[in-house]
Amino acid sequence: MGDEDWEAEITKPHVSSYVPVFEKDKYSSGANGDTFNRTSASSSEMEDGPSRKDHFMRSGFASGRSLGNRDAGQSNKRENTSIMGGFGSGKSFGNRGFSNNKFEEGDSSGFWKESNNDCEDNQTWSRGFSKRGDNEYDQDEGVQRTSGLFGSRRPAVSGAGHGDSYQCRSGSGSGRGGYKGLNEEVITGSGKNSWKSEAEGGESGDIQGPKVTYIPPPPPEDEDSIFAHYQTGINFDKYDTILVEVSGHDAPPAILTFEEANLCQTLNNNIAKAGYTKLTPVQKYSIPIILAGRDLMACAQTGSGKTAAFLLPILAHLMRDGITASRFKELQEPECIIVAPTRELINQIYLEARKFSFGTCVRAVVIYGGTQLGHSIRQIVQGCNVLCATPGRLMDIIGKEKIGLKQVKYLVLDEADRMLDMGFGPEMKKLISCPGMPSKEQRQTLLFSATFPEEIQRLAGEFLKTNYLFVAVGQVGGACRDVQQTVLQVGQYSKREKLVEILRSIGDERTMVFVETKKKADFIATFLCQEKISTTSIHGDREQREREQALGDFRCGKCPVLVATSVAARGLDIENVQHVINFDLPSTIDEYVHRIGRTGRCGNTGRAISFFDPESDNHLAQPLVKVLTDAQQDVPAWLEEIAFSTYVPGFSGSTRGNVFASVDTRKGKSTLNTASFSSSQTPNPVDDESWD
Ligand SMILES: Nc1ncnc2c1ncn2[C@@H]1O[C@H](COP(=O)(O)OP(=O)(O)OP(=O)(O)O)[C@@H](O)[C@H]1O
Repeated sequence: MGDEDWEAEITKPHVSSYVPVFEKDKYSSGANGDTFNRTSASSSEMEDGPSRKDHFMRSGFASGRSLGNRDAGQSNKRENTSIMGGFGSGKSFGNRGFSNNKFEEGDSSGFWKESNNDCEDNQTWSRGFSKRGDNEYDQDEGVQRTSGLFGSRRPAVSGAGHGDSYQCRSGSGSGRGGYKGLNEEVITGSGKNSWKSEAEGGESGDIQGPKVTYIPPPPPEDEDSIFAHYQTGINFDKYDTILVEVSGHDAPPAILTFEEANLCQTLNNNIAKAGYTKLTPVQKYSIPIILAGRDLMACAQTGSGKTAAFLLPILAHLMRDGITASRFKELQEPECIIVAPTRELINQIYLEARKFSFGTCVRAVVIYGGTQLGHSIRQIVQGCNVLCATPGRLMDIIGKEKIGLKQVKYLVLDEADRMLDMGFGPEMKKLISCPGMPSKEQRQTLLFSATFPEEIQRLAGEFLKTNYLFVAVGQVGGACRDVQQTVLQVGQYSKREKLVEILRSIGDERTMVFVETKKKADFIATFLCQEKISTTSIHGDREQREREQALGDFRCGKCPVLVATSVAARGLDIENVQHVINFDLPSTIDEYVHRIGRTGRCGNTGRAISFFDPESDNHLAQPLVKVLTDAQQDVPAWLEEIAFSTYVPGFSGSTRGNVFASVDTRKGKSTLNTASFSSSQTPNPVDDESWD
């Protein structure tokens, strides 16, 4: 098929899209014996010859209708998917095509503008988002997005009038645009409560998608699997030299060992079985603060053990207070709620909670979007002390009155800057004002992230008691120094060639390739499969089952390359990820820091390679130079030049605020120590330089 045909087809309005399934074993990739077949009948389109790429482009990205051989149910599902917010807008695909392995001229308004198209889509769903990559989170949950609550940097865009009426979710009549994420089950509640009906207006007032039936397989129950872990790396001990700053009044002293935390025996046993022998800095400082009942905002580099830093003291308190999860209680009232921005991350946090609470009376439960709501409810009614949830599903469950909030003593926001920004901030505000939710004076609120822009720190005040403590491990918003960062100048037309070159030289080492949009993730994964590089992909337009399968295949090494959007940028802790490649740089520097933090975790080393396209990435030059310099990485001369030429006076390090808030924005420093407890009240420059 010629490109003309492809373009003609894709520009048809309301053409359904098919998201290709990339898993190995499903595509035939030829010589090396890998068999990659597309799902069922469409595989024949894929197999060989020059037409293969065309087929991928045509049926893979454009039209469910061209999937004549697919079974009807699947085809239907895809159509629905696209209607529900998949990427099926013919408009979005206009002018896209390839020739001679390069984006065609038109591609600059295709792939390159793809993010803009996504933003357009996004604007209809999520008012006031300023970041390209935010789509991913936005897509992740079936929550209403609103503008203005935290102040939009961009004018809110009405969904109406875009011509994509099926994408508009402004059904509440309030001028707000809620939406249901892909394949979310639409929840219709009683509408008794004002906060609830507001959400419902957006969610139920419009198009309803197919009912979500996916029930995730239960995680393995055997002890070996529960406590499976990877080894800390050669740089684990170097964590001790990282500067730690604690701000706020009357901070309890840090602890040096797990024993000093005085946790109960079962918890100590579980910590030992998890392979933890030594505390990381964020744990040394956060555990005593949480045990002392203080609110906390903690910022520590990626992969440095923030999850255990909040889980262990919470579990210790729950056990001390004699909590018993009971399946016989009519209404489950969790004592702890943990929220995180993505499904995979919250699932990972749940597995950590399950590990540390193993053999105790505390029961952790996870609920997240893209899975059957009934399944979530069944998990909860069996007893729930620690509820790990994504925001949309949490609000659904609360709206359905399946949990009571009166007993909440701990509220944890992981990736807190993300949870409080314009995407999820409104949901979090709703959460804390839900009927029954104890006020901030009555509960302990804990915020954790590797990045904390100043503006978000200020917003966090609403969630925290005024005397909260702020722990900063190393440079706030800084990159992990165990990641060797390389920035290459690569124009968009050369990126694929460069990617293949790098992946071939890497061999089978586990690599995450980040791209900026869901469509591009599909495209690049497809392209790599064609190049016989075993690849899978994860992004917000894939069904939850596919996302979990992709992650599973990547984790076990079946597919050593995972092409991902920002949905996988934060929190994911996958063993042996040796490389992160930013095929596209993200729009903000904090997103960059999170992405490259998927490697170099827990004292292990890793490598990050970023393609810098001067056509589109110049705004990142300045913050990038700062991140590289702070992490003692080589800064290419050309990048310095671009940074210099695009110099912004009063540069704050981020396209959306000061990522490099070196201190607590309250500026009320009370202690300043290194993790090794130097008693100095001022930073020791030697320590600072030697912490890597
Ligand atoms: N004290 C410890 N000893 C050994 N391993 C640890 C310790 N603390 C955490 N880990 C392990 O380190 C890895 C990274 O931890 P975790 O995922 O909590 O990092 P994080 O700081 O939350 O990272 P991110 O910012 O990317 O979310 C996990 O595999 C965890 O089990």
